[in-house]
Amino acid sequence: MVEAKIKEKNRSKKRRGWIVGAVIAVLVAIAVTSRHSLIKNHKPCHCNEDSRKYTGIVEDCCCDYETVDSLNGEVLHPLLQELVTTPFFRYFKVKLWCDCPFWPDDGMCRLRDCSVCECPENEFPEPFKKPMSLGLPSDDLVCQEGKPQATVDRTLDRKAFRGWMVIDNPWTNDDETDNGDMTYVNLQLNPERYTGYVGPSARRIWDAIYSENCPKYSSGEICQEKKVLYKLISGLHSSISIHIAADYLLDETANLWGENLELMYDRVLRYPDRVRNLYFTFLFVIRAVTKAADYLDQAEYDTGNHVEDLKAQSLMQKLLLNPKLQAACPLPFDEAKLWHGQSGPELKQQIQKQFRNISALMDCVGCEKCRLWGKLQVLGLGTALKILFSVDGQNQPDQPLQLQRNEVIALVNLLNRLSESVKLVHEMGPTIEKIMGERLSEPLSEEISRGQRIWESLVGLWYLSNLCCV
Ligand SMILES: Cc1cc2nc3c(=O)[nH]c(=O)nc-3n(C[C@H](O)[C@H](O)[C@H](O)COP(=O)(O)OP(=O)(O)OC[C@H]3O[C@@H](n4cnc5c(N)ncnc54)[C@H](O)[C@@H]3O)c2cc1C
Repeated sequence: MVEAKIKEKNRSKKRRGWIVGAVIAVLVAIAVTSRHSLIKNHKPCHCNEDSRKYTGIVEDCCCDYETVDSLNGEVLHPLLQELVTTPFFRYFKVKLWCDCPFWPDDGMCRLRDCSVCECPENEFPEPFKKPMSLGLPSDDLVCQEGKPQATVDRTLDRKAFRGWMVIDNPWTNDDETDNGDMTYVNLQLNPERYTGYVGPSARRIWDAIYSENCPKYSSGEICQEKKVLYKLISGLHSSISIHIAADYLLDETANLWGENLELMYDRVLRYPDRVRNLYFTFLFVIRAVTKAADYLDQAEYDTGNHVEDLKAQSLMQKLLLNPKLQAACPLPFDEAKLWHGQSGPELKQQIQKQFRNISALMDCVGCEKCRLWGKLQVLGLGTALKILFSVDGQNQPDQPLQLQRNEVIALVNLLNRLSESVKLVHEMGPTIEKIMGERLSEPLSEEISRGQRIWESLVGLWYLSNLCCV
C-alpha cells in the first residue's frame, strides 16, 4: 500500500516534471529563436564600404554627387580656403546694430562667443575706407589678440575702384550706404561656430523664415521657383548647423572645443533632404560664380597690399577658369529653366519680396556673431540670385553685371562655407551615420539582454523543477 503510494507520488512527480519540462522546452525554443533573430538583426551591417548614400544627379541640378565631392576635394575647397584669408576677402562691411523690423530684439545669446570682434580702424584696408568719412569704434582691441595676419600694408594705390560701387540688389534688404552704423569685421577672427544661441529666439527666426517666406513644398508642388527658394534656405540652414556641430563647445569650464557628432547627425545627417539641399545650394552658388566669371576675373581686388591682392586675383582666376571644373560640371545649375510662362514676372516679384524679408529677418538674430554670418550668407545668396536671375549681361549688353565689393566678398565666403560643409558631410557623414546607427540599435541590445534574462530564468526554472522532482 505504502509502496503503491510512493510509486504513485513518483509517477505524478515525473508527470509534473514532464509537463514543466515541455513548457520550458517550448519557452526555451521561443527564447532561443527570438534571441537568434535579435542577434541576427543586430549583426553589424557588412555593407559594401563603397556603397554611397548619395549618388546620381543632385536633384534639379546638372551635376552628380560623386563629381561634386571630387571637384570640391581637389579644386574648390583648397582654393577657397586660401582665397578667404586674403585681405580683400577677409574684411566684411556690416551693420551689426540694427533694429529688428518685426519684433523687439531679445538678445538670447549665452556665450561670449556671440559677440563679434570688430576691426579697429587701422586694421582694415585703406581703400575699403575710402567712401566712408566717419570713424569706427576702436575700443575692442582685445579682440585683436592672436590676429592671424600681419596688418595690411597701407601703401595706397589711390586709383578709384572699378566696379565697386553702390548698386541696388533687388533680392536683398541691406542698405550698403556707408554711414556710422557700418563696421568692418575680420571674418578670420570671427569663425562661424557654436555660440550658444538656442531656444525661442533662434527658433522664431527659422520659423518666420520657413512658415512665412519659403514654406516647405509638398510632393506635388510643380512650381520650380518656390522649390528653389526653399532648397536654398534649407541648404544654408544645413550648412550653418554643420558648422555649429563641427566647432562646438564641448566643455564650457575647460573651454574645450571640438566636433559634436551627435548634433551633426541629429540636425542634418539623419534627414537626407537636408543633405541634398546642401549640395543643391552649393551647386547653385558655384553656377552663379562661374556665370559671373568674366566680371570676377576682371575686377580689382585692391586693398593696397599688392602681394596679397595679386594672390587673391590669381586664386580667383584658378577658381573661375579651372579646367577640371569646366569639364566635369560645366553647368552646375540651369537657371534658364525658370520664370517661364505668363506668371513668370509676377512670381519673380513675389519670390524676390520673400527673399528680401528673409534678408531683413537677419536683423532680428539675437546673437551678434550669428547675425554677422547670417547677414553675410544671405547677402551671398542674394548676390547669386542677382547674378542668375536679375542681370542678363550676355543677352542684354545694355544691362551689364555690376556687383558691390561687399557682394563679392559675401558670395565667395558663402561658397567657402558651403564647400566646407559639403566636405565635412562627405568625409564624416558615413562614419557618423554608422556610429549613430549602432547607438540607435541599443534598444535592441537591451532586448537581447532581456532575452538573455528570460533564457537564464528558464534554465533556473528547469533546474529547480528537476530538483523538486528528484
Ligand atoms: C541666421 C541664423 C544664424 C545662426 N548662426 C548660428 C551660429 O553661428 N552659431 C550658433 O551656435 N547658432 C546659430 N544660430 C542658431 C542655430 O541655427 C539654431 O537655431 C540653434 O542652434 C537651435 O537649434 P535647434 O535644434 O532648435 O534647431 P534649428 O536649427 O533652430 O531648426 C529649427 C527647425 O527648423 C527645421 N530645420 C532644421 N534644419 C533644417 C534644414 N536644414 N532644412 C529645413 N528645415 C530645417 C526643423 O524643423 C527644426 O526643428 C543661428 C540662427 C539663425 C537664425
